[in-house]
Amino acid sequence: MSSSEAAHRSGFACFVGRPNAGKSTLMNGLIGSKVAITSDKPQTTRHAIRGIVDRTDAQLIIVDTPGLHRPRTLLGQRLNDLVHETWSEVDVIGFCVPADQKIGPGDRYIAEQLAKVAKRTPVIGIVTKTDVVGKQRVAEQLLAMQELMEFTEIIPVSAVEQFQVDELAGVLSAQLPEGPQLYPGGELTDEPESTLIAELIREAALEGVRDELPHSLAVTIEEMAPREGKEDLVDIYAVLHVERQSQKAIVIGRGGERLREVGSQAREHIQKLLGSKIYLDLHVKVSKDWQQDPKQLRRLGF
Ligand SMILES: Nc1nc2c(ncn2[C@@H]2O[C@H](COP(=O)(O)OP(=O)(O)OP(=O)(O)O)[C@@H](O)[C@H]2O)c(=O)[nH]1
Repeated sequence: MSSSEAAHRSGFACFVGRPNAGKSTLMNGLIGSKVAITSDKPQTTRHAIRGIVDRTDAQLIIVDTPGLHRPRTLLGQRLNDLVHETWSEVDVIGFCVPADQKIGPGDRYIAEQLAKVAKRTPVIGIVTKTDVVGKQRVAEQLLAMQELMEFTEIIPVSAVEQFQVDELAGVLSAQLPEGPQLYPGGELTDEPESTLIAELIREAALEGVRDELPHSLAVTIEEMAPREGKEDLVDIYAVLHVERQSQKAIVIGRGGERLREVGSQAREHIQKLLGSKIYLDLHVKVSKDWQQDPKQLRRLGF
């Protein structure tokens, strides 16, 4: 086969890395549309939201996995199982390490897990956030990465400045098997809209809340339908589940002020996603110890 007739490739990729490594931001940069959730707080990404990168030479389907943590609760265990399952199913894994932080136990834990679970999957080492450090530091981090584990390739990127993001798409694509487009062009995500909407509400509800809420907050969409006689307006009824009464008070805020803010911020994002006006009804409910209860976990989609 001549090199000018390189075959089309298609397949799956996912990103790993310690909390805050920049995975979600990088995925958004690759896909060019906001489908995963970014937050200053660790471990906000829960669902396997997929985005698709269509190139002339390849279709790269990105699976977003939750953060890997040392499991302490049943939810933590489920999340880790989900991560391991994803790793064994994808064609290539991108391992993100931020340029501005030393490689530490968190990174080594992931490297160990990868060696155990994903022995045959190629892993690309990605030094993220190169815009926040100097060239010298990037070079040091690239060298340190070589000690961490055996990577198929190592590449520095900045999602914020779109530095080498296209190159990364090429490097990942090169690891995919030959094959046609798996999803018809133009389709950015195959995640149901309700999951995306629940994530947008969750993201808004976590904004500015510092304590342990990230692990204690889940969102379900109870009902979503165009209003009768007013087809350009969509009614959405969502429930925010917390574990304790005290957390309910935090989410609602004094006089309901915080919840109103959460509602208006989420509404703005959802309207963008759906391209139509929405009415958003938010209800906060105490679902006791949902992280420990298998029945509740299933109901909340874990
Ligand atoms: N300056 C800079 N900041 C970045 C870049 N990429 C991500 N960030 C910031 O780093 C923080 C974490 O980014 P995320 O994309 O949420 O990280 P993550 O790895 O998905 O985090 P978890 O969901 O907690 O696992 C956010 O505040 C981002 O804005 C980058 O290329 N440059």
